[in-house]
Amino acid sequence: MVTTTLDQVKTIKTLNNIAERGLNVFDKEQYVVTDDHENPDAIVARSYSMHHMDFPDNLKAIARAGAGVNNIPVDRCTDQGIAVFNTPGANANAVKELVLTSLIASSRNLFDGLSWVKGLDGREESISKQVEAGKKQFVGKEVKGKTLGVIGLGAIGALVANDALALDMNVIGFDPFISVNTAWNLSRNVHRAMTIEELFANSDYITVHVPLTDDTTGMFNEEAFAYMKPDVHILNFSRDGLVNEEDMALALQNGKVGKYITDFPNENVLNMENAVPIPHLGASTRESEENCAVMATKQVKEFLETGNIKNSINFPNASLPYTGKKRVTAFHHNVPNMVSQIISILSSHHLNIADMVNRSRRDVAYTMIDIDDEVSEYMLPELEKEISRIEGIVSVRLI
Ligand SMILES: NC(=O)c1ccc[n+]([C@@H]2O[C@H](COP(=O)([O-])OP(=O)(O)OC[C@H]3O[C@@H](n4cnc5c(N)ncnc54)[C@H](O)[C@@H]3O)[C@@H](O)[C@H]2O)c1
Ligand SMILES: O=C(O)CC[C@@H](O)C(=O)O
Repeated sequence: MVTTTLDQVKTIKTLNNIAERGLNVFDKEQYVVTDDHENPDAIVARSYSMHHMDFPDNLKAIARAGAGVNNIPVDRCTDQGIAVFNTPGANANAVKELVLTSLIASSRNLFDGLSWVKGLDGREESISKQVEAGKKQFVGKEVKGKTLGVIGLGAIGALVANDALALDMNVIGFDPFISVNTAWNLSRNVHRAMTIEELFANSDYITVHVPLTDDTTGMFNEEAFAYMKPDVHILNFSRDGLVNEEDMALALQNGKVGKYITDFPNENVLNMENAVPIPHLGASTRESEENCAVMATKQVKEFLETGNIKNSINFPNASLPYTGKKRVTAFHHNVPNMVSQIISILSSHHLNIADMVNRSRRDVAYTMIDIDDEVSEYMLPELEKEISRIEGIVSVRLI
């Protein structure tokens, strides 16, 4: 159980290369930022897999500078009272640009053409002669007038769908869980598929932008390919686990799938004919790396210093203006009487309440209570101890 009181120097552990502008959010007087610490207050990471890691009791937050959180054992974090954050939309433009680039480039056989031309030898016949004779093998297809199916209309999918319209493509989207915000931003010229099969059956190109979950794992499989048009191009900038790679290899062999463009190369993919492997470059732009890092570190700093929560994927969002007086933050099970039990402990110490917020999210809840009185340093550990003893409390901080 995490219980802390002191305004001590806090430690941030990085698990990947995090853009400097993001790390600069942590001022040097109050934070130590290092990739080598056993007992950090928070972790900031990108794709590093944390499933094998044990988390120390002192750990309060993990921020994923990016969208996908399948590298984090989120349920275990929730059980330990560790808030997990991501940075929704911060890298969406970078991914969109690479999706549209790859859509056109692979449709024009650009990647194959590039590697062929690099292998030419001009000693016997001029390069230009070989180019003119050989280029017929790379004749491609224009995307104009063709149909793009977009699965998942979140931050990335919605941008891709809207901009594909500007390439004169017909666009069909499928997202049964679309958020109201995204729906507002989506062009009304994006046709809504009522089922994923409708999208499969009508698309010349399919791009997928959903998280990897138990429900989406292997969604591109033999059964799905059976609905698709022959020679469909599939773009996967989401996660490799969405594709059953054995079925994909067969579909590429028999021409059902014409090209498989993926940002997640592995041994299987490298052995697939007509796969276009990209070295996970979707979010690799200076702008996107900085956006993600700044958003992630600001969220962690805010949480450590004030308890306010924005863009957590396991804690409810909650915010109270921070006045600098003592604040109790408690992460607990979403059961009756939690707030009243905390308040009764504060009352028993004659502490008056200035403000409070309580938010829940499925089975868990988060309470912040601002105390209107001075709380002496010696009373803080006692208060924490008493609150943390309430059944259902997972973690408590006094900040
Ligand atoms: N290649 C990269 O570098 C890179 C960068 C960013 C994100 N990603 C991946 O892309 C994914 C999407 O990113 P985002 O920022 O658009 O996320 P997002 O949360 O904004 O959007 C995801 C969308 O998928 C929808 N969805 C969920 N399950 C679905 C299903 N079964 N069928 C259809 N729609 C479904 C959701 O309703 C949501 O609208 C991330 O989870 C991550 O795995 C990869
Ligand atoms: O950090 C990266 O480069 C990739 C991030 C990407 O996979 C994401 O899910 O946001």
